[in-house]
Amino acid sequence: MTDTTLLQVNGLQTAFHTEEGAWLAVDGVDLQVKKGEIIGLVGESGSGKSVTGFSLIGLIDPPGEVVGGEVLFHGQDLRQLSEEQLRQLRGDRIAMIFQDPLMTLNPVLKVGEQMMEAILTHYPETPKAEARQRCCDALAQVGIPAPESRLDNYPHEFSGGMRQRVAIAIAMLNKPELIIADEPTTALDVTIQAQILYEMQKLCREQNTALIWITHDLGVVAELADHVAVMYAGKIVEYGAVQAVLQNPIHPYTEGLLNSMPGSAQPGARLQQIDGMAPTLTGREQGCTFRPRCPYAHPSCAQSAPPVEQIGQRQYRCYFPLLKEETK
Ligand SMILES: Nc1ncnc2c1ncn2[C@@H]1O[C@H](COP(=O)(O)OP(=O)(O)OP(=O)(O)O)[C@@H](O)[C@H]1O
Repeated sequence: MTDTTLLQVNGLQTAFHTEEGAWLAVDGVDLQVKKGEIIGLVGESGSGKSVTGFSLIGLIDPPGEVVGGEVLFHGQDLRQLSEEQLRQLRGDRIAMIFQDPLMTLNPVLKVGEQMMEAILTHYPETPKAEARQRCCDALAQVGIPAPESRLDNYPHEFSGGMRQRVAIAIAMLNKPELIIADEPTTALDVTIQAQILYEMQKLCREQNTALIWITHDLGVVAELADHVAVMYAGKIVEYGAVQAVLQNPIHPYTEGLLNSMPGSAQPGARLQQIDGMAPTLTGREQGCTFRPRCPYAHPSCAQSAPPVEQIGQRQYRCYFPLLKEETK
């Protein structure tokens, strides 16, 4: 861990308990986030992205449970903190933005009241006028017109895109060091999505806030992130700088995701899909879990799960990586 490391995740495991036993939705995730860094966590539905994000800040409820690993924030293991200590951290030094802004916003309170509460819960000595001004500035920062009067509106008086901006403004209020954002723009139309991505990136850069952006969309990652972690069946199967990974994927799964991106095919050509379905929690293969869908699979891939390999800054889990001259 270096002095620029904000978050260091080692071997994180999160299980869901069922009558048939415990199944690992997150299966040994390692991740390092530096101060101010933007990381895209990408993968198909069910790969374990959200469960990873929620596990980092102690938001996993039964039947789920974090069963292994460390989540070191400034070197302190968040898994060792009490619920009260975690609550102190959340909404202050670490913030979460959810896909549905109504998970953040209380429908029966005016937006201004909720924003004031977000400040005063953590900093009760803040003078009211100063807190209100900060709320106003935060709304203006995320592009909400006439912020002063909007503080007196209820969440239902905002459009979906504006509501998500309010949720982002609340997340940014106390200038967190880390934001975990779980697909916050997925439900929005592409123009609004692009604006919000641009604003988030700008705010994070200005405030040196690190961001883990969970998404199923590599296009979003390309726009926003410095590094990308590609997740499949509970594991990070490839990690590296965005440009490098998108231009020269090493893992066949990353290559498949890239080939299935709209715009990756020639005009008139059919989009390539990754064959087969992502495995369910209870239906994972032995050995490499991507093997049944992998065009390069070899019988030996069934023997054991590929360990993490490293070339330069790139990490991957594959016995037959797609190593071109540029990546060697
Ligand atoms: N409360 C729960 N009970 C049982 N299994 C769960 C629960 N929540 C998540 N899972 C399982 O954990 C696995 C990972 O889910 P997760 O929501 O993290 O995926 P994801 O990659 O974020 O997908 P999506 O993009 O659809 O949100 C899935 O197989 C899911 O069915």
